[in-house]
Amino acid sequence: MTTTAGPSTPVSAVLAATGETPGPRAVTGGPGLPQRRQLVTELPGPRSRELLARREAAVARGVSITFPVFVVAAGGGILVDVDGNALIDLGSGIAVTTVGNSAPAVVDNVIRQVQAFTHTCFMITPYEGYVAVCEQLARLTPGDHEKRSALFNSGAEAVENAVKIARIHTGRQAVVVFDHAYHGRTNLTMALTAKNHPYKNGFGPFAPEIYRVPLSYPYRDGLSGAEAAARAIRVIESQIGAHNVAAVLIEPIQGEGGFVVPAEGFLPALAAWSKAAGAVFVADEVQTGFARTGAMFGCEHEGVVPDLIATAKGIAGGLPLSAVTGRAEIMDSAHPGGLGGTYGGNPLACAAALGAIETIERDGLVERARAIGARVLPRLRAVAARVPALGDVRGRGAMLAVEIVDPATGRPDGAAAGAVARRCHAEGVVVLTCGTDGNVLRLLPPLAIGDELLDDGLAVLVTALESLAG
Ligand SMILES: Cc1ncc(COP(=O)(O)O)c(CNCCCC(=O)O)c1O
Repeated sequence: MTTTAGPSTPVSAVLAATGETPGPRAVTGGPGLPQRRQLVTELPGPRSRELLARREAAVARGVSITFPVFVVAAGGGILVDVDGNALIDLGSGIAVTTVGNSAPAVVDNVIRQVQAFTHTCFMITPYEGYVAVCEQLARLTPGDHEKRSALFNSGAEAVENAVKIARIHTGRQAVVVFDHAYHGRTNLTMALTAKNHPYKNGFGPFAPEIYRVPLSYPYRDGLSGAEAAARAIRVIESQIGAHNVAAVLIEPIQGEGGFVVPAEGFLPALAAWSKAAGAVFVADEVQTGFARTGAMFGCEHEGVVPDLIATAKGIAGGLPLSAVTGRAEIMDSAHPGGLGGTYGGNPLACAAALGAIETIERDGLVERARAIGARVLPRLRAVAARVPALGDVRGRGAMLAVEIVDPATGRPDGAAAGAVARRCHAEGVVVLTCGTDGNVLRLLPPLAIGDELLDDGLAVLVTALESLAG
């Protein structure tokens, strides 16, 4: 039976039609999935194309798609689509499934929790899982000071609340952010985010008292960390006034802005300046957190202890969870009832997070991220040595990037980066781009990926990069 789904089609008929449409039976995800890239149809295949047509008729076009295949199962480093294609995942759903899709400890915890209860709202009748996650965050985040956490749902929500807490703690309003920053898609986080299109264009007016200063971008500015920090601090002190700054908000490695690793010394200098100025130093570790960079948190690479840290993505193995964790005296500046939200720290997401944290530590995924970096970076640098369009290779751990430029001018070449990504997609390898100019290819493999599959995906990427050699 086939059903042309439409607005009036009952969900049961749609589900029945989907189940009966010829195609792979539902397969179980997780690490038991065969870890082998295998294409059995063109991409997208027939069932994905059917679903794309339904998407056109039901989903707002503002929600875009990067790789138009519909997934039915995932695990390790593999995504399986509705047509039976097995793809290599070098994106982890944008740095989320760090422990691997459907990681066993995550699945087991969520099954137990969902069978017990799905939601009570922690602000109404609390539950242990929320407290347990906050205890883990206190243990795992940088610094041995007394900490408190508050849990939310998305990275943007965590960043929004970090700003709220910094403002009420300091009694100040100004928030300092950086060139190329990305912090979310809500009104305040759009104001904090640098890139106009597609994130901000036409969605204003934006929240006030947000000030942008230059970032350390070694490939483009050639400055030392100290020089770049001095430049940023000059702008803060001359254009904002130190005494007006509530928070300095920065990603330890910029994510959507281009996987920019600041020059050594930049972050520590800004943290020291914030302390001296009485401003709250906020690390947005939504993309760098939870083992991604080869440390549990990105700040650790330079020994920076943030006053507040925003986390999300890798925290819960794919379930929506975010957090603000920080110095108790700062976090408790917010009055009772000042923080919260209906779903913040949902019990399923908390159960998932405890499973993800258990997996990270049990499986040594911090070391695995370092090993992935050590395996991939030399190969990317070797390609860059022979392909002039590869302007820069950078990253830490399993957060790696290649910046693509026009060899003749050195200018960012977003079109070339997009072409490389599409060549990888056509071969069944999920590779993402980023950067203010869209010219940065980024690698975010699940840390559960095996070396053989990683090497296969890397070989496809290298071939695509070499196509830029002309
Ligand atoms: C550092 C940093 N802070 C905050 C956020 C926002 O996290 P949310 O969970 O997407 O709200 C991100 C989310 N990055 C991926 C955005 C994808 C997209 O929307 O196109 C981030 O990387």
